[in-house]
Amino acid sequence: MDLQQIVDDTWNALADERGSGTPAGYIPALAQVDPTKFGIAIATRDGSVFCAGDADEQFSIQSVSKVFALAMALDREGAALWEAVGREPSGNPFNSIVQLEREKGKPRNPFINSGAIVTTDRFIGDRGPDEAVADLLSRLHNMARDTRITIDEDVARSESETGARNRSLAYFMADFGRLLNPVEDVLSVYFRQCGIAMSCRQLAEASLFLAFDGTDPVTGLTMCSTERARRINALMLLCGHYDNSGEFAFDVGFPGKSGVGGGILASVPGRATLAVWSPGLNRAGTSLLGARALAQIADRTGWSVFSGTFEKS
Ligand SMILES: NC(=O)CC[C@H](N)C(=O)O
Repeated sequence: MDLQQIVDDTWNALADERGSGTPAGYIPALAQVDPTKFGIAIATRDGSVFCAGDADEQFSIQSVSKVFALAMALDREGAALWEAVGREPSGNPFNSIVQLEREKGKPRNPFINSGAIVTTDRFIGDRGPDEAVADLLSRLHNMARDTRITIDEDVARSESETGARNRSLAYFMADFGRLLNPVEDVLSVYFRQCGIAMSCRQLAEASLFLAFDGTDPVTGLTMCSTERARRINALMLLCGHYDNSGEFAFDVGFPGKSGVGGGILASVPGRATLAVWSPGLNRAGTSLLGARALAQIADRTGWSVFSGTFEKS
């Protein structure tokens, strides 16, 4: 299978639709990004990366960071993390507060904002916020073999300055005794993790552990156990796109995680990781063109977690 051809064909098929969807406006720094950007990258077991378009330009990964934070929080806390956060789809928008009151401050899953804030709290553990951020960043550097991955402090500040909704969620959970660290410490890590800037290439490379049983086949670094990698993929499939997760699973057929910066990270277990970026979003905050690109790649490759017959790459 010629993956470079597939990536090029997909990019070309959608190029005229660059700029479709609505970029996130509620984080002012994200509204500055050129909406016509469009990148695709596929990373495979042997270290090859197949790219098209703006695949080497860094963007704000936003909620895609929740996948890395989850893997690292599980590493620190083990299964005890599941006492703090659930594993069910929420069926609600990512920043919804309604379920939280009914469910006594325990978020449905680690990918909605409330769940990610709790997960980040456990990832911080008994360290200071800066130490936790440095740990996350250094893990990404090692997994992607690229120290150019940084935190865009302007985006993090911009989100913090306009972060009333996330503050509400965090203080609400703190009232239920759900956070171990001071709310502002947790949010300072959460906003910085959302402000991590990575390219499609870096994202696909850093997340190979998801597709290869927890261990990056290129660096040999283990992010998590085989069992945990499977479970993170399960959560991505069911909750990775909030109230749009069903549509994504239906159209694409493998686990993914979206971010309001317009990035989507996806994994095809045993095959590859994929990253796409186009800033225009659908109503649920998933990149419109990005999701369409992944659906086309799924079609062209035959990759799906629901197929027993897909061709070996
Ligand atoms: N879906 C997202 O990417 C949301 C992340 C964003 N930083 C927020 O908290 O609102």
